[in-house]
Amino acid sequence: MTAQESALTMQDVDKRFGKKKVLDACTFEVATGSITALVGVNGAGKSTLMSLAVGLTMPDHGSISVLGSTPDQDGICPGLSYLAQHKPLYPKFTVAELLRFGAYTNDEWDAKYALDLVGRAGISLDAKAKTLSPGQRTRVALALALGRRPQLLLLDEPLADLDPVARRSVATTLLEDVAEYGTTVLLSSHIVSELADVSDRLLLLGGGNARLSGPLDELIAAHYVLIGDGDPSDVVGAGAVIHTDKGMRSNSHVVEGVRPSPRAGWVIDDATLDDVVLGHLSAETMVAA
Ligand SMILES: Nc1ncnc2c1ncn2[C@@H]1O[C@H](COP(=O)(O)OP(=O)(O)OP(=O)(O)O)[C@@H](O)[C@H]1O
Repeated sequence: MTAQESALTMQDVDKRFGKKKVLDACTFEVATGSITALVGVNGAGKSTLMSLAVGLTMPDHGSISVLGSTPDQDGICPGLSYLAQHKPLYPKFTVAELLRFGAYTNDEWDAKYALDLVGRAGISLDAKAKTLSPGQRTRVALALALGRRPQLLLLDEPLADLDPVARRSVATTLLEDVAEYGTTVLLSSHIVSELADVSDRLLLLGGGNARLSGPLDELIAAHYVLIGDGDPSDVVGAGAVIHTDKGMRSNSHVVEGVRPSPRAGWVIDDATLDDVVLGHLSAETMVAA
């Protein structure tokens, strides 16, 4: 990808906290105009990766480019919005005051859009931040993040506190924003079943690096499911068994590789996004255990 094609690039990034190496020569690109889902097991380094992109923490080694600039600790890069996992909001401010604060502190601010996003969530402008439910906090924080009209939006677990209807509504907002303004979105999530509704690309972190990165359809097509009770290595050829679910009569293997021709005693099925993500995450958990 060229610099224009990638809104966020990390190259050989190492990040260590004490003895723990969280990112290890981590290299990936986030395609401009994409909604990229960032997934990984607990502690994989998703929040760390976002903190590095924002400049809240510095890499030990390697390079990071955000919208063509290198993040530093002098303030958030212009064009970037970041919604942290705990959705910080001044507790004593009303929603109206938070929106005014957004207008006051940002050179670029779309007041009508931010107000509309809060209205769509059915949240009163008079409500104090401390009285909002976690889901409502997310909706207000998202309105503040999008009101900046960012080119790149980093969302750390935006779906976690939302009910299914609110999740759908947030997904629609993000899709509309990307379609209308070309915003690039990187969002971390543990809600694997809904990733396909929200995103078009996947970045799966494992072992401190990008284990999988690319368009969802290409990643799914690069995997298949093999069901049978024999030894899968007889069938997979150069492919790799990522994960095996043991059943009573047969085992189900998620395989990364070229789908083989039909074999007696085996069922060969298309993989789903759930198979791919859960297969890789399960493999990761087993390595960590
Ligand atoms: N400031 C810090 N000081 C020490 N260790 C840290 C710090 N920030 C993160 N870590 C450690 O780095 C590892 C990765 O943490 P991080 O929060 O990035 O993971 P995550 O993938 O976002 O996890 P989760 O899905 O649970 O939110 C964890 O082991 C965490 O304890």
